[in-house]
Parts: sequence; C-alpha cells; structure tokens
Amino acid sequence: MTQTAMNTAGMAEKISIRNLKFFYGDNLALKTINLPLYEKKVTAFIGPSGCGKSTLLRVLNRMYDLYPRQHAEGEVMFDGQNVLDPNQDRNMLRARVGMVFQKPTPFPMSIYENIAFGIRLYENLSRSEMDGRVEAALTRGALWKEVKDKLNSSGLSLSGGQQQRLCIARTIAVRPEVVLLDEPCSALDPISTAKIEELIDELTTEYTIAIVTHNMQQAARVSDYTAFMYLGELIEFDETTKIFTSPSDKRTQDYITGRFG
Ligand SMILES: Nc1ncnc2c1ncn2[C@@H]1O[C@H](COP(=O)(O)OP(=O)(O)OP(=O)(O)O)[C@@H](O)[C@H]1O
Repeated sequence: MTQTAMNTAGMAEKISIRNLKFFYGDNLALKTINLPLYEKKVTAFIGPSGCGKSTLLRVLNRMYDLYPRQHAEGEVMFDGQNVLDPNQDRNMLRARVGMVFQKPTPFPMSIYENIAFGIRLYENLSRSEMDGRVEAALTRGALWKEVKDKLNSSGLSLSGGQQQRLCIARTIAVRPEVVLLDEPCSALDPISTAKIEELIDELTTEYTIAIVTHNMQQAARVSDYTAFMYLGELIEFDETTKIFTSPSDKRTQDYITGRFG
C-alpha cells in the first residue's frame, strides 16, 4: 500500500521535499528546500540561470549519485519512503521517477528498440505483448501516427521534436509515477514545443510532473503549481495562477515581469 502524504487542504503529496540541502563538493547549491509535488499535477520550476532548478530535479531520482563529491541532506519522501536513504534501490527509483533532458537523447537504435529496451530491463514480455506496449507508449507520446510505418528506422533519423517525443514515450513506457522534464523544449521549434506542451497536458491525468523551464509563458500554460528559485533558495511556491498574477515576493514579481537584474 502506498502512503501518499496529504496536506491540510487535502491535496495528495506524491513527493514531499523536506529540509533538502545539496552540495557540489563544499559548495552549497540548494539551501534547505521545503516543497510538495502534488500527485497528478504539473509543477514548474522557474528562476535565473544557476539558481538550482536542474540540481533539484536531479535529486528526485538520485541522478547525482553517478557523480563523485555530490551529496544531498534532508528528506525527499516519495510515497512514504525517503529517496535519499542509502539503501534505496536506485534502479527501481529511476523506473518510478523518469527523466527527460534538455537535448533529445534517443538511443542509437531503432524507434521500436528505443521503447522496448527500457521495458525489457524490468519485464519479460512476449513479442506480441511488447508490440502492444511499444504502440501504447508511442501513442501516449503523441508519435505513433508519425512513426508506425517505420518502427525499424533509427531513432536518430527523426526530427528534433520527434526525438524528444520519443524520449518522453521511452520514459513513460516503463510506467513511472513521476516524470521529470528538464527544459524539454529548449532545443525545439514552436510547433514541436506546442506538441510537447499538449502532451504534458495529456500526461497529467496519469503522472505527477515536474518541469524546469526558462519560458514564463510555458510555465503559465502547462503547470498547476510554480516554484520560483533564486540562488539555491526556494523563494515562493504557489498555484501558478497566483504566482503569475499576484506573487507574494518582489523577487518573483521582478523575475516574471522580466525586470530581474
Ligand atoms: N557539476 C557541478 N559541479 C559544481 N557545481 C555545479 C555543478 N552543476 C551545477 N553546479 C552549480 O550549482 C548551482 C545550481 O546549478 P543548476 O544547474 O542546478 O542551476 P539551474 O537553475 O538549473 O541553471 P540553468 O537555468 O542555467 O540550467 C550553480 O551555482 C552551478 O554553478
């Protein structure tokens, strides 16, 4: 049984970040962050370059573990378990908390295999079951219609926007509960960006989503909640409509109106 925390307003917290600090060597990059990620909601992380947005995302699936001299303190409670616990099964965690990066990173293999590869790590499916899962993931990733007749072509032969949708499809193919998107549209044209934004909107019926973006309009369009960060601190977290219409902190106001300097 999962133990999703509830806040006082009755919102389910899929992830509860408590007193989180993050260090690159001796350098404190996140300064005591407290923040909920509400279940099946989109939370946008905004703030000037270097404020710690990507660092925070990388803590949520312990991506930083791959690098020496980086460590986190505090708690990241995920369905009642602390992600930062040294005994945490990291492979299982990364299946439950998927991540999509700024630059599309398809594997150098066929479109079909890009999806099937991750599923095989966790499940032993028959060919027909796998075919069904690949189709379902590509459909959910809003890519099926464009690729159904060329599943054996290389994932690298797709356009940048299609590659990013393939990466999102690959991430959701293993049925995660949380999807982390680190500036997923920054390398894409406006049409591909619009497709990814529609996709995010669709995915929120099933997944808890965190997205880092530099694009204020995008944050306002796709997210339910917004967190504004500055110099490693969480300055303000609230419903997106509140952040973009009447933020409490002057720094948030300055940032969203482009007056930050
Ligand atoms: N590998 C690293 N080693 C040392 N310091 C790092 C490393 N990666 C990030 N930092 C530092 O941590 C802080 C937060 O960086 P982070 O990349 O999380 O910011 P960000 O808000 O995502 O920035 P951007 O919007 O430019 O991507 C910065 O001061 C950065 O210099």
